[in-house]
Amino acid sequence: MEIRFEHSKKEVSRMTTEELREAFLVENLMQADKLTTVYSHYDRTIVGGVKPVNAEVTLDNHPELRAEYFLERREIGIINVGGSGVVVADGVTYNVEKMSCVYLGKGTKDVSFKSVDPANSAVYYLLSNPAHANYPNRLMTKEEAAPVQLGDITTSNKRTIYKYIHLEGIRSCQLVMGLTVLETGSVWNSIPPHTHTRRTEVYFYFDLPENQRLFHFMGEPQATKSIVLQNHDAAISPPWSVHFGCGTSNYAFIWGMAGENQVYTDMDPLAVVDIK
Ligand SMILES: O=C[C@H](O)[C@@H](O)CC(=O)C(=O)O
Ligand SMILES: [Zn+2]
Repeated sequence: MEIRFEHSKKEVSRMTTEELREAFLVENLMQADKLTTVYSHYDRTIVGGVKPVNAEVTLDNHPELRAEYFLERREIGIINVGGSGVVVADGVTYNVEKMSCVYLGKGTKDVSFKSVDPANSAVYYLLSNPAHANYPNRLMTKEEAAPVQLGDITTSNKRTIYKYIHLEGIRSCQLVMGLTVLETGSVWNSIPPHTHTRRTEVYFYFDLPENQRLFHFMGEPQATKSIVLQNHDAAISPPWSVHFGCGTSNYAFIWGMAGENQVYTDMDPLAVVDIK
């Protein structure tokens, strides 16, 4: 597990492209038959990836957690962005199709991930935060995730938002998680942008063609910086940072948050014309 400490606004304002990428970009998350994790000290968020091809992969504990097992004091959200998969949690089997979500609460001991077909492997994105209580383990399909249409083709941001883990969906201690799919011809996400100093957010991009790129914007609203990402990369957004992006084609992304509250609408909106 890679450990990343926080960076101040002032530090970030002076970062080179390389420093910015080292601090906030998460690459190579999806490696065959292996659990990959990054522990960010922004709200103690663990970002992870599992791509089981020929083997079953388990959610192994890490010494840095000083816990008996990974979810002893944590909860986790899992979304599959690949082929059909199977997640087993303490003996309960969840069939996880593309864009289905599994929530596992504090106290879940044994977790494993596999693919149904090695030729079309599952690709699991994971987000985990500290939890103080147990909420029931639960699977949710994208059809159950209350899709909401947002944006417009005239501003190139027509998209559908699916919410899985939130106050009116799967209940959790602090995780809020869902995904957004942009329509063909729409490339701008999260426009108009916002900040929410109450919560850290992580964006994980998927279904972006290999030869295309995503320009993810971050930083203070009047001093934005950009990171160029490829498919299956993630960007960590500190609580004070904007988070929006533009692709060279359409794409989808998983958003996930944790912090002071779980109110999805608790955002401080920014006018596009005020961004610098
Ligand atoms: O705080 C919420 C998040 O930034 C995202 O849910 C925004 C998003 O998916 C979108 O507008 O497309
Ligand atoms: Zn946000």
